[in-house]
Order: sequence, then C-alpha cells, then structure tokens
Amino acid sequence: MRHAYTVETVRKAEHTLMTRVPPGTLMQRAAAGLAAACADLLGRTGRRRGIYGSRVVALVGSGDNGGDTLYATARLARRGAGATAVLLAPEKTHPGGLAAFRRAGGRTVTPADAPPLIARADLVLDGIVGIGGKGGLRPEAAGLARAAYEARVAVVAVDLPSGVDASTGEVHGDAVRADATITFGTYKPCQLIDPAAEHTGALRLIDIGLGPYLPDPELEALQHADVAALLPTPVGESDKYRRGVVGVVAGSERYPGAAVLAVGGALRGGAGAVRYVGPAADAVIARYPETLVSAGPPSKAGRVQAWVVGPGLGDDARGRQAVAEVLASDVPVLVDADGLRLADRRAIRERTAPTVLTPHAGEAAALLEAAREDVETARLAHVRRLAEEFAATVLLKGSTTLVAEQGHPVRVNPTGTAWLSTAGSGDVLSGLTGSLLAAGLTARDAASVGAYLHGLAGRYADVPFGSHELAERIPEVWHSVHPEQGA
Ligand SMILES: NC(=O)C1=CN([C@@H]2O[C@H](COP(=O)(O)OP(=O)(O)OC[C@H]3O[C@@H](n4cnc5c(N)ncnc54)[C@H](O)[C@@H]3O)[C@@H](O)[C@H]2O)[C@@H](O)CC1
Ligand SMILES: [K+]
Repeated sequence: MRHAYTVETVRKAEHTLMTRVPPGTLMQRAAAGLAAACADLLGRTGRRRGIYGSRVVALVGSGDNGGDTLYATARLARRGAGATAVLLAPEKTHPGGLAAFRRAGGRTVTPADAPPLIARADLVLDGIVGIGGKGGLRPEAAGLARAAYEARVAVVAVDLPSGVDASTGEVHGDAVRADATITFGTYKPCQLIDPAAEHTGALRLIDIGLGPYLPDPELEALQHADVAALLPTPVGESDKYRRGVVGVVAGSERYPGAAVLAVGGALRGGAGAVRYVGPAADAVIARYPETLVSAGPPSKAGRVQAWVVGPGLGDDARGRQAVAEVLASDVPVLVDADGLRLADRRAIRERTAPTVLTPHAGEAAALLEAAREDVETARLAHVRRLAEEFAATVLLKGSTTLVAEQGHPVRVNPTGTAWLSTAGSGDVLSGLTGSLLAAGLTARDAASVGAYLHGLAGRYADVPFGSHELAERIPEVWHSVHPEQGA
C-alpha cells in the first residue's frame, strides 16, 4: 500500500522527528537519497552514462527544498559532475546548502543566464519549491521550467514538481513537468492525483525516518499484493450462491450493448453467477449463454447478493421503477450511468446496505450541481463531498480514479490508461465491481479492486481497443496480480 499525507500532517510529523535527531539530519538524509537517485538516473540515461563529466543544473528557490537540492548537487559535484545552480532568490538561498555547493566546486548563475545551460544539461533538478509552495510558478521560474521541457532535458523534481498543490493534486498556474520525482518521508497527494500527478513522472520515495510519526493515512493506493489479498477465491465447498450471485439491471431497446458489456464485466469479477434483468436478454444470452436472464422487474428476479443498476438503462418510467426497486433491496447496490440520474437522492441516503456510486466527472457534477471542470480540477474535494452528501461509497472515474467513503482514507487507483476513456468502458467496470460486491468484498474494497483490475485490463489490451475486450483481459490481469489464480 502506498500512503499519502497532506502538508499539514507531514509538517507535524517532521516537527516531532526533528526534536529527536541532531539539527540538519533530515535534510542530509533527503539530500543523500536524492543524490543517489540522480546518480542512478545519470548512469542509465545521461549522455555520458555516468556522473563524471555530466552537466547538472539545479533550479534553486528560497526554502528548504532549495537546500535539499544544493546539498544533493554538491554530492554530485564531488563525484565529478559539472554543477550549476540557478538562484531564483539569491538573498534567501539556504545558506548551509549554498556553502556546501560552493565548497564542492559548484558555480551559481542568475536566471537570465540559465537557458543555454539548461538546454545543454544532462539533468535539471527542480528545487524551486516543495511542500511550502503556494500557487503556480512565478514567471521567471516558469520560463526556466519551460526551457528544460522544450530542450527535452531530464528533469528530476525534488520532493514534488514545483507549482502543483501538494495536498490536493490541484494545479493553479504553471508547474514543472518532471520525468522523475524523488520525494521524502512519505508520498503526498499531488503525486497520485491528476492533474498534478501528470507532472510527477516516475516516483521514488526516500525514507528519512518519518514513518513512526505519521498517523493513519489521508490517501492510499493499493498495490498488487493488497489486491491479491482481496481477490475472491472459491473454496471446495463453494456453490454459486456462496460465491455470490450478482444481478445486473442494464440496457434498453436503444442501448442493448451496455447490458452485454456490464454482464461481461460481471462474469469476470469472481461472483458465482450473473442474473440479468431487462429488455436486452437476447443480446446478453447470445454473447454469454451462462447468464440467468429475466425480463423483470428486479424484485421478481430471484436471489442476488448484490445489484448493479444503470448502464444504458435510458430514461423511461420502467428504468426509474427498476432503480427504485433495487435501491429498496437490502443487499449492496452499485449505481452507475443512467441509474445516477434516475435514483432518488433520499432513497440512496437512507439505505442500510452498502451503496456504491460510480460517476464520471460529468455525472458527479450533475449530482453536486457543480461545474464539470471544477470536478476535474479538484477531484479529491469533490469525491469526498459526494461520499458525504450521499452517505455512499463513491468511485469517481477519470484520469485518476478515486474511491471515497466517509471515515476512511480516500483510495486512489494507480492503474489505468487514457485509452480507457472509450464508450462502454464504464459498463464493464460497473459489472466487474458489482461482481466483487456479490463475492463479499466491502463496498470500498470492491470499488478499489474493480478499478485496479479494470485499469490493468486497459493496459494489457492491444490499443486501440473496444470495451468488450476489457472483460476478456481480466483473467490475464487476475493472474498477474495473483499468480496462483486466473488465466
Ligand atoms: N521540514 C523538514 O523536516 C524537511 C524538509 N525538507 C525539504 O523542505 C521542503 C519544505 O521546505 P520549506 O518549508 O522551506 O518550503 P519550500 O522550500 O517548499 O518553499 C518555501 C519558500 O518558497 C516561497 N514560495 C512559496 N510559493 C512559491 C512560488 N509559487 N514561487 C516561488 N516561491 C514560492 C516561500 O516564500 C518560501 O520562501 C520540503 O519540500 C523538502 O524538500 C527535507 O529536507 C526533509 C526534511
Ligand atoms: K520541487
């Protein structure tokens, strides 16, 4: 599991740790880790394949982030790198870092003299601001960041790409685009949540001893091992009801395909059987003959351990009635797509069994009466608000998928690809997640495991793919996560 913390929490933990170690220890730990990571990178990608004779340019701001950067660049200079520091706030530069840098033979230049040096560099270190940054880059720093980007020089962000909002993942103004980010002590939300995460590049954590002083995480990201431990596994005594039956209420005369895609996802999610309810039974059976079908209504369809309702349902009275019936049941329910529009807000809030809502940004905006753009730029705040207002588990789809439930850290999905933004992809996700719910995972686990597998399926599929291929990739993905199972 990867954990991330907001600036406020990081500062508190650092404060406690600092009282227990000699002054300057943390900065030296950070600088040593940063220098080692840069050395690695220069060895692998630098034009000279090593530190000796390489050209390193450090962009240095006024705070401790600049201090880390100067100490690390001094270490590289001592190992033979030609080191230049661009001082963005010369009077406020970290004095100890600057002295160490000079002792190591580094030279300093003004921002005006920097662009040609940046263009010829093997590596640029972004030490403009770290967790103390407020707002986007100032124009001078933005110009230097742009020069590095345009010259395609490798950029390593120190702690985080300068200009992004560390605690929320929002980006207000210009920000550095890094090829790699070396962060200290713990991950920060900006490294995991778009739009800031897009600026982060490859991410590496340097342990500075903060772990014991950090509380429960504010944000977390499942990794393979976490997902493997959550995947449902049939045992000797299993039958279809013990493995879970998932009911899928989806599709309409107009959109039969949504039913097929949702059922396809559901069949691959580990439940023992899939019950389809709705007018697209012929299309579903033609593709997946193992499906148990009925025309409806859901309340007469037979026993299920979880419902999925909404994909391609359309807008009519029959759809609305189906959503109401499903919400009135006492099993976990996942509401997606048209279901989100048809559902009665109070009916969702008053449910006692778990409810999972899976909106994309547009649907989330409609549910919150907000603008879509606001949801996209402040995903964390909006997913939390949805979870609170609807008293539900909310999976907000998009460039980074988030799963929020009150009283728990928000989960951010680390898998996925922009190719998943294709018609029908969400239908597969809702079937898959509903199946995991029926198999007995908690709402939060089902949503985060569903998003994880779906994201990996998108990465495994040959691009460009159609959404029906995602379900077919799940066994392979399952196997990669849990090598004793799947494929
Ligand atoms: N606090 C600690 O215990 C440790 C801190 N470390 C480093 O220290 C950093 C935090 O240092 P600071 O608290 O000094 O803060 P920063 O170095 O992140 O930046 C604060 C300074 O930048 C200025 N600033 C803010 N926004 C700006 C903007 N948009 N453009 C230009 N200047 C801006 C502020 O006026 C302030 O002078 C961490 O990110 C990390 O790199 C590490 O050395 C590890 C230990
Ligand atoms: K930085």
